[in-house]
Amino acid sequence: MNRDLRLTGITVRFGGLTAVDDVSLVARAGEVTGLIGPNGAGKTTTFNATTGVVPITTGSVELGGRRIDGLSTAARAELGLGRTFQRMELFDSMTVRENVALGPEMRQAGRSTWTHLFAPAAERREVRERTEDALSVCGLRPVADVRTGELSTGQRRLVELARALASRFDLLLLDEPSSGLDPMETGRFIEILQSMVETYGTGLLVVEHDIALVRELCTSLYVLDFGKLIASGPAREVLGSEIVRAAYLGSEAVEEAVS
Ligand SMILES: Nc1ncnc2c1ncn2[C@@H]1O[C@H](COP(=O)(O)OP(=O)(O)OP(=O)(O)O)[C@@H](O)[C@H]1O
Repeated sequence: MNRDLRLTGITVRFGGLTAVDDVSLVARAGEVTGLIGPNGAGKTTTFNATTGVVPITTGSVELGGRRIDGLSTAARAELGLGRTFQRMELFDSMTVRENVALGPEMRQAGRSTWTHLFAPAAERREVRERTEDALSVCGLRPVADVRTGELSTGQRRLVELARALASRFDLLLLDEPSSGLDPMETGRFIEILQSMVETYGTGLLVVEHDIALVRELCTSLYVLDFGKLIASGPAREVLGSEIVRAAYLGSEAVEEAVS
């Protein structure tokens, strides 16, 4: 079954500024795809356009072969498109378990209100099971009953990831997932992301500045600069390409990552 995300020729304008300019990309289920580029290149706007937070001027967004660019953000989530944020969207006064459970609950809320209000016991049980499973996979059981506001940045990132994991999205957009993590936490993060892909066949589209992480995780890579795609292809090839070295990354960071 096709569960890929496909953007075709999408353009996003803010007044006179073209933030995303005729961008096409495919993020395949069961693979990690990277989206990189300098500050202001249009990465977050591409995510916003994909999830329906900002409208596209031209182009199309498809998930599993179905056109979704006319749908609300909630409807896209219900169809299996998830997202995490550069600035985490967690509720500090809620416990870790409650924050994680919100993921599958919100996916159900994307259905009609009636369906959600009268969710059968089996669905509620499924939320509980997925929540406990995600807490275990992310090593959060010991802090499951702690208020999320009391956690470190690294732990909070794990809570956000656990929430996404519990939601069982087909395709998950991750906006700078390693930001604020130390090297050990980053290692653990990579393992969890890889197990999401391997165990559940989730497709990941990742915006990330940490090139070593991009190299380790991503199968294919797209590079944006001033809203336009300047390179795409297998991650190693793209990271080694002259256009990427010259236009964006600076040879040192890339050489270290690809060597
Ligand atoms: N809501 C908005 N209204 C007007 N301009 C915007 C809006 N959102 C983004 N922009 C502009 O669009 C361009 C692309 O921004 P975007 O945040 O998508 O880049 P980015 O690649 O995600 O950058 P960063 O790596 O810094 O997060 C920038 O020039 C930005 O100022």
